[in-house]
Amino acid sequence: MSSKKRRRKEEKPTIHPKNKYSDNPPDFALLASLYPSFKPFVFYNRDGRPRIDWTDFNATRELTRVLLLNDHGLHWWIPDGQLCPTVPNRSNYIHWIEDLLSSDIIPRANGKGDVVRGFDIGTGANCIYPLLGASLLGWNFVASDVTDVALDWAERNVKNNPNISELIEIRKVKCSRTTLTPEGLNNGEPSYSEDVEGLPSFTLDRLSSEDKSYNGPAVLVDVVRDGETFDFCMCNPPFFESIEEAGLNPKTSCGGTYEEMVCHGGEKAFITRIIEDSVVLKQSFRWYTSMVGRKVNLKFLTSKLREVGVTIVKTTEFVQGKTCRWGLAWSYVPPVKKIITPHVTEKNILSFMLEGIQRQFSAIHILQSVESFFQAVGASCKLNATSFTVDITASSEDCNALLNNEVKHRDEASSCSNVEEAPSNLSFRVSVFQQIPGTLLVKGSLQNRDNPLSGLFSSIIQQLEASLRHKFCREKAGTNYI
Ligand SMILES: C[S@@+](CC[C@H](N)C(=O)[O-])C[C@H]1O[C@@H](n2cnc3c(N)ncnc32)[C@H](O)[C@@H]1O
Repeated sequence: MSSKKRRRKEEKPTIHPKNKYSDNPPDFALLASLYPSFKPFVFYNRDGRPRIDWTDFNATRELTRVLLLNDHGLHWWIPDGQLCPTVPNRSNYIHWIEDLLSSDIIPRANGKGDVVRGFDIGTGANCIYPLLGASLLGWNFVASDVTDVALDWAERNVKNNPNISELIEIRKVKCSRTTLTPEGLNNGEPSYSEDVEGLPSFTLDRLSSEDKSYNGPAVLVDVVRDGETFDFCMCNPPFFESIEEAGLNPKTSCGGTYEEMVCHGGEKAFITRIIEDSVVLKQSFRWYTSMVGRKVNLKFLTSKLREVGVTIVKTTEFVQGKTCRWGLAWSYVPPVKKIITPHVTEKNILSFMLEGIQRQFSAIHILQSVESFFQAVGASCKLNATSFTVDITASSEDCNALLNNEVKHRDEASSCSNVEEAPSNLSFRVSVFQQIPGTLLVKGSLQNRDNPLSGLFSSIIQQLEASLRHKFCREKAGTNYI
């Protein structure tokens, strides 16, 4: 395998280790032999591997049904055309929340025994998150939605599983009085109605196409009841701004109606509303979380969170077949530790927080300083100002020079131009993430774990931390490794 290919493979985020399917992806042949209703959807490649047609809604729905039944003991169904969830993907989000709840980032909940209470915003007809959260982890849920079909089928899916039905409450979000139906929006001719049952509504003052803010029904404020508290909320928001945009992926057929997929302003507007509601509800939730479909929105939302003064922001990347999704989490609970733990604690990823960064410095200054730190000993560096990363390749000589504090002269350093070619070189990436104003997370990811120099990685990252802390931070103490 070429080093480029190998690197790409290593950088790929993995399915959550607690996910049932992380080591055992669904076995279509086995499922077909166990469930005759699934058999007609399974066909075999020339190499004998069983497959299904991902563009066939009936096939994906049947797969979800048999996976939920076989692996989770859940009885489940959705009507034609409703959004059909992929069980392994949805499980990743549940396990990420499990990690957040069990981490020491904020104090653990107390006074409520072990009962975890979550709020699923927009549960859909499939009610997938409450079903998985309750069956896998015994969590309680309030699951909200706006459409009659979603509420009706979510209720059915809960009732058909009596062993967990006590754990899940389906809650209807009431639409506002004067409404604009999505059909009206679709053909450009707004149609008005009063108290349209089951349809998300759009208030009239938000109709301007310039205004991309959310104009639909309540999300958390006015849905959460007085005095209610939750450990977390979660949301797979309507991602798209228009139905045309929602229909862009012809490679899969997961269904999805207008109401499920689209809202004015798309996910950016919807999640912004969750953030605004969180400002009102503050510590009624220990963690607020949402799925994000576009990286550019993740950046916008993260800076929005900094503006509103949350105490912590966490992000993660979910593997969703060939596409990427991100998880965004925030809290108003004061953190106990300054350590952020990724879901996979591996020696090839080391991070530290830089706090108390002086005002005049931003992430780009830190990034440039990372580059010059390694260039000074002759290592090869590639700075990417878009992804906020520096890719470093260092020879054993460079590593030793770094650990012995030896700085090479400029021309000596630049003479190491073919350093990337040698397989024994240590390759790693340093990424810089803005957390809250004055605080950055610096992450080092080792690219070639099996390299004999990898034992030096932790000392190298420690040296880097000491150097950056000395240069940029007001408080010089405290090492926060993960
Ligand atoms: C993308 S679907 C997600 C469904 C399901 N949670 C899943 O992951 O497959 C978004 C859902 O949010 C619902 N929704 C839209 N606006 C809402 C609101 N203000 N409150 C609650 N649910 C809402 C839609 O009806 C739809 O069922």
